[in-house]
Amino acid sequence: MAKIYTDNEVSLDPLKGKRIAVVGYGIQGRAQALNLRDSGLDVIVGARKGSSYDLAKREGFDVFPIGEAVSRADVILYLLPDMVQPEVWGEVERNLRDGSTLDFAHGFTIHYGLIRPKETVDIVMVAPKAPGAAVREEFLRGRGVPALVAVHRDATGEAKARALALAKGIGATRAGVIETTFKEETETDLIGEQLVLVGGLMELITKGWETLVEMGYQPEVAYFEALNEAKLIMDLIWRYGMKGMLERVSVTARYGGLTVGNKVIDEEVKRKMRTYAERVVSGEFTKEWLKFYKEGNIEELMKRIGEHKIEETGRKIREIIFREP
Ligand SMILES: NC(=O)c1ccc[n+]([C@@H]2O[C@H](COP(=O)([O-])OP(=O)(O)OC[C@H]3O[C@@H](n4cnc5c(N)ncnc54)[C@H](O)[C@@H]3O)[C@@H](O)[C@H]2O)c1
Ligand SMILES: CC(C)(O)[C@@H](O)C(=O)O
Ligand SMILES: [Mg+2]
Ligand SMILES: [Mg+2]
Repeated sequence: MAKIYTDNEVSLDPLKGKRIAVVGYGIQGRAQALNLRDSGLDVIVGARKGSSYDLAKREGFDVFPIGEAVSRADVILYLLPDMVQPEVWGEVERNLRDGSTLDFAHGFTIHYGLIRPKETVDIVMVAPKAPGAAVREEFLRGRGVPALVAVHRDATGEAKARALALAKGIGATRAGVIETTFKEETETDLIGEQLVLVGGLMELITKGWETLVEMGYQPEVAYFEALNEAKLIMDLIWRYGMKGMLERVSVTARYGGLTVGNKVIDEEVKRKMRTYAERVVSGEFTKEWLKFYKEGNIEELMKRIGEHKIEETGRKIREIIFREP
């Protein structure tokens, strides 16, 4: 079994007296910066002028242009979008002090060789296995989300201790931290989000909803069934495991689920999963994404799902479910 680091075996000491610059105050940057500061660490933010810069200022950080933040820090969390990291790298590299630690939340740009930091800095990763919102929300509840840590290069002799300390500072050791490699994190993260977390879930729910609506059932009833309750069933799986979930639904649901689910999500689907997973490992997905990033428009792709009827139904229902009391 993998070694899982928990809170009481990891110390924040390797970061004491060090200044941490969080570069990019977005989905991960904001959550990690706030958690690290609440953990008592010295955190500044590097951001370009704009809404993230203003938000970081409003939330009480000293905010600097990216290059200046890097030059003032010992530990740099490089939390710009993966495709933006190579574009801004020149400004970071020019300001990176020897003996500093460069930390990523995903191994993408290092693993695929899109940026190549100089030999005199540590290259580490603390990759939360969660969306940024959960990184912050769980921390505020006194819990954390799991994370993976990895050391790609140890220039200081302290790289792993600093990475683990960062993981503790964001609250991840409260939930468990596993050591990995940049390769394993990058590939599993991309495969997981494509097949299961983002792509798979979205399509499973949407196609289930479409099936019900095409059979003439009310869209709102289909939404409760295929989307809203999916979260509640997932909570049971999350908390109690597959068998524990089965024990908490009716015997009829148990029988139907066990005998029909694997006929729909069958070996053919699994074969396709493997095909797309292999495209990640071979680098083909990354090649396609780099080309699309230059030539395509992600907003256009978002339109297909944004304009889907399930979203129209969902907006009405969410207004009721999430209205302020
Ligand atoms: N989003 C998540 O929940 C999540 C989860 C795990 C890991 N990650 C990883 O975290 C890293 C950051 O991703 P994110 O989703 O938090 O990013 P994001 O899309 O929230 O953007 C981060 C920040 O980058 C800034 N930015 C964008 N383009 C810029 C440019 N050209 N120059 C300067 N600043 C620019 C934005 O203003 C924003 O503040 C990535 O490596 C990603 O894979 C993200
Ligand atoms: C939150 C995810 C999907 O786990 C992350 O990997 C991302 O890329 O945003
Ligand atoms: Mg990802
Ligand atoms: Mg992920």
